[in-house]
Amino acid sequence: MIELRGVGKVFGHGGRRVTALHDVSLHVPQGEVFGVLGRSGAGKSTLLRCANLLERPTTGEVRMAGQDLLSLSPGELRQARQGIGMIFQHFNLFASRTVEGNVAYPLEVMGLSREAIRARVAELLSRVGLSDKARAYPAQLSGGQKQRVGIARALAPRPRVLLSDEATSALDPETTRSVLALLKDLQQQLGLALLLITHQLEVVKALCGSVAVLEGGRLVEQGRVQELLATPESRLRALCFPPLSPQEAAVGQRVELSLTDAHARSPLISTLARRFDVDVLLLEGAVERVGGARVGRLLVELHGAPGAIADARTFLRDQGLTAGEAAHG
Ligand SMILES: Nc1ncnc2c1ncn2[C@@H]1O[C@H](COP(=O)(O)OP(=O)(O)OP(=O)(O)O)[C@@H](O)[C@H]1O
Repeated sequence: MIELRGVGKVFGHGGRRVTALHDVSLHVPQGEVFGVLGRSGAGKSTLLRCANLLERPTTGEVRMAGQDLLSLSPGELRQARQGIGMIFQHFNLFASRTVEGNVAYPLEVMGLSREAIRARVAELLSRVGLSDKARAYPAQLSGGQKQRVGIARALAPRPRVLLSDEATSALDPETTRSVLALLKDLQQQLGLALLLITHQLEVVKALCGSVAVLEGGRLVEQGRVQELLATPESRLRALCFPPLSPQEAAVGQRVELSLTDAHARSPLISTLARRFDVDVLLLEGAVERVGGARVGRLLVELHGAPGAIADARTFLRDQGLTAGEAAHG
């Protein structure tokens, strides 16, 4: 479990102060993947560095398993840090060490026996699918393979919490998908609390149960991914389905539909056609599957008698489908 309570971070002195984080609070229970989504400069790296105390927050508390990390002595903090694994965007591998040497490193620091290290490294490389690369050096690996080594190394000390700093930002889309699938499997098998920061919406959709949106150092929205995507006015939904182009609307005919899973499961178009005697033209939009549920945004045009169109629009509004209607009315 990792918890941030009212964390703030100010860099610099006097007139050259930058407030990178304002009053950030979040909670990641064991077994949960929590994403922090933000643009460049939003404060993501600072947040992650504050979470493992590479950077000391100016205000607030950082708790792991109920323990306030800021109150620990340097020795106690070193001990506590063994419970926190880190995965980096640029992998941060030792170029002069082999794959197995990289994964072994944190175990050597912990003072484990050679035998114990050998067994643990072999187990980890098998978990991440790199047993055949044990003797290779990082320069001989692809980006995806390097990140798998990074993940194996982060897991070596059996952490309860994993922090991921843009783990897939340097990878191509297909490799990103395979690394995300690996992270998801490992997180589920090991029951880790995973806090990841990313600017990639894809990562949130593929992996996260909960998400917070970071803007200008503040968490401006947070909640369950499914619930936020089902909320028409949420920021996450707006990021996922950017507003559709209004085009030259025939007045009153064009309607933007915000679909939740329940809507996507109902025979919406045929219901409109049968019940209201209108034809429905699909103009633009998308329906996506996120964590087993469907969500979407569609721009449609209704054709038929004015009264029928009005009735169909009332029906759509009553079903909670037309949050974006005003923009195209
Ligand atoms: N050591 C520092 N000293 C002064 N200002 C800093 C320091 N580190 C970060 N900042 C400032 O804090 C703000 C947030 O930076 P941060 O690196 O956390 O953002 P980010 O969301 O991770 O961005 P990116 O995705 O581009 O890495 C920025 O305005 C940055 O200039």
